[in-house]
Amino acid sequence: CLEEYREFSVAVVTGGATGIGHAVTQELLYLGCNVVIASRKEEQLKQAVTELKGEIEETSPPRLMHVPCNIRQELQVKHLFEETLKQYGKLDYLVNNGGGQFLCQAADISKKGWNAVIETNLTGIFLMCQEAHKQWMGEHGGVIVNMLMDMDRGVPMMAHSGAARAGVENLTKSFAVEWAHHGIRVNAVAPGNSIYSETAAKNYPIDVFERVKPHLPAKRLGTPEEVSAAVCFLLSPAASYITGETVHVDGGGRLYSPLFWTVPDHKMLQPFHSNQGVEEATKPKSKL
Ligand SMILES: CCCCCCCCCCC/C=C/C(=O)SCCNC(=O)CCNC(=O)[C@H](O)C(C)(C)COP(=O)(O)OP(=O)(O)OC[C@H]1O[C@@H](n2cnc3c(N)ncnc32)[C@H](O)[C@@H]1OP(=O)(O)O
Ligand SMILES: NC(=O)C1=CN([C@@H]2O[C@H](COP(=O)(O)OP(=O)(O)OC[C@H]3O[C@@H](n4cnc5c(N)ncnc54)[C@H](OP(=O)(O)O)[C@@H]3O)[C@@H](O)[C@H]2O)C=CC1
Repeated sequence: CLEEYREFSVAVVTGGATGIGHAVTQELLYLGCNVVIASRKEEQLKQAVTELKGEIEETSPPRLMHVPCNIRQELQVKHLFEETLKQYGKLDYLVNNGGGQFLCQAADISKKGWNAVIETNLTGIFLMCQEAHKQWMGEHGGVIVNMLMDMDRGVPMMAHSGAARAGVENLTKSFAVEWAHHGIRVNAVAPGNSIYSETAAKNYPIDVFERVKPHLPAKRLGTPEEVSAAVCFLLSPAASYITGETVHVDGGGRLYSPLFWTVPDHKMLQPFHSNQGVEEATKPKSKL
């Protein structure tokens, strides 16, 4: 059954030029799929296409193409799927990998910054899934994988992104149920905060990956290829009975690593005492 997966399938991978997305693109090409990579920086996309084309046979149409697309922009998302269908006439797989955030304490996140992260990591994924459904998968089926993060305990210093990814995890479940009868499976992959690539690292003013490393059960960082393996498994017919699920690729980090936030010593969360509680509770606190 893997033949059907390998030959002539068509995948759209956002953020497919760098880091995890690059590894997914490379693996899908190796498996025989046609791949469309999409993100904002066209030069970066072109460079990845040139590099990856060197690893595959020349065909017409070429098995790898790029479409510049900011997933926050509805019209660009629409254009991405139109171009994919014009070139290949079908769409089997969608990997919503493009995204990111900046380090900032929650109290200091500006509304503009909040909106930028939510639009990228939640609304963008929603628009991508909805348009894939509308233009192709609603009628023909398909498989979607959404990229999350390690967010189950909250994400201090990245609260905006944690909120967005938790939203995507829930969307993943809703789509999995609503679209099952269209033959669509929808799953998610949650990488630990530990998947090293040069492009991921350069987004941060400090060496976040060096800070994370000693606290991982694996005692090493993860590779983009290790995340890609989970994505490609979920896309494949080997995962035909898996939908609405999240696969964690974190070397056990979510079970063991501390949150990278130190709570200062304080006495601000006082215990409840019953005497004090009764008196306090009966005192009028407000006129409302
Ligand atoms: C000390 C604690 C140690 C903690 C260790 C924690 C461990 C963390 C491990 C990390 C794991 C890795 C996770 C990854 O996800 S790696 C992938 C990273 N890749 C990216 O993040 C790339 C994509 N990111 C972005 O494009 C941007 O971050 C953004 C999502 C915000 C979108 O940017 P866009 O270009 O569209 O928007 P702007 O640049 O115009 O910004 C809009 C407003 O957002 C605010 N902003 C943006 N950057 C920052 C910043 N660095 N600090 C504070 N605020 C920021 C700001 O309000 C912008 O508006 P203005 O420019 O007008 O001010
Ligand atoms: N590395 C890690 O440890 C972890 C990564 N993740 C997530 O995995 C995904 C891949 O990250 P990774 O490969 O590590 O890092 P990278 O920074 O290499 O990849 C992020 C990719 O997303 C693209 N992107 C960002 N914003 C948009 C947008 N608005 N529209 C389209 N594409 C966009 C970027 O391209 P461009 O700038 O050209 O648009 C880039 O190719 C991200 O969602 C990331 O947050 C989650 C947890 C941990």
